[in-house]
Amino acid sequence: MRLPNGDGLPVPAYATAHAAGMDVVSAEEIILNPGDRHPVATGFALAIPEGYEIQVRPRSGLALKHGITLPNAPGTIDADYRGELKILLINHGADPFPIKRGDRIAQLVVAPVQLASFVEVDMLDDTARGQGGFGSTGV
Ligand SMILES: O=c1ccn([C@H]2C[C@H](O)[C@@H](COP(=O)(O)OP(=O)(O)OP(=O)(O)O)O2)c(=O)[nH]1
Ligand SMILES: [Mg+2]
Repeated sequence: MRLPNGDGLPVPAYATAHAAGMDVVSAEEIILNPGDRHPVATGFALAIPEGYEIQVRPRSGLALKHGITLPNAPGTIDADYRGELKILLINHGADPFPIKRGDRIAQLVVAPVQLASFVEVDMLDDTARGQGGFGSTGV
């Protein structure tokens, strides 16, 4: 659903035929100073079908050239969220980064969600890995 601040903005869309992510644009004009975080408005709210989520991912060009990324990457958009889609950006670069209304700031990947529930038990089965982790198999 287009919100009043989304007037005139493009609906998120794939840039190429087999792109995984739909580019989403900013609905606001801001300058993100080095180290700053900001939930950037997109001007859209959505209802994702049950059984799916949207992952918000950084654009690699912005990350490489300007250090602009998402502190919560990948952001999680729940199927039952009805508020405005916001893109949480952070500037890890050395320079202030101006964002204009309509600039592509992130990409949205729709993904299936497998719901599960935990069952409490007293013992776990043995595996070759056991409790090894965090580099236990070597570098
Ligand atoms: O990058 C993001 C991340 C989240 N959201 C919205 C949609 C999502 O469904 C909701 C909650 O996100 P999340 O579960 O990541 O945040 P939380 O800190 O756990 O908040 P809550 O207690 O509301 O779930 O906020 C966004 O618009 N953009
Ligand atoms: Mg949550």
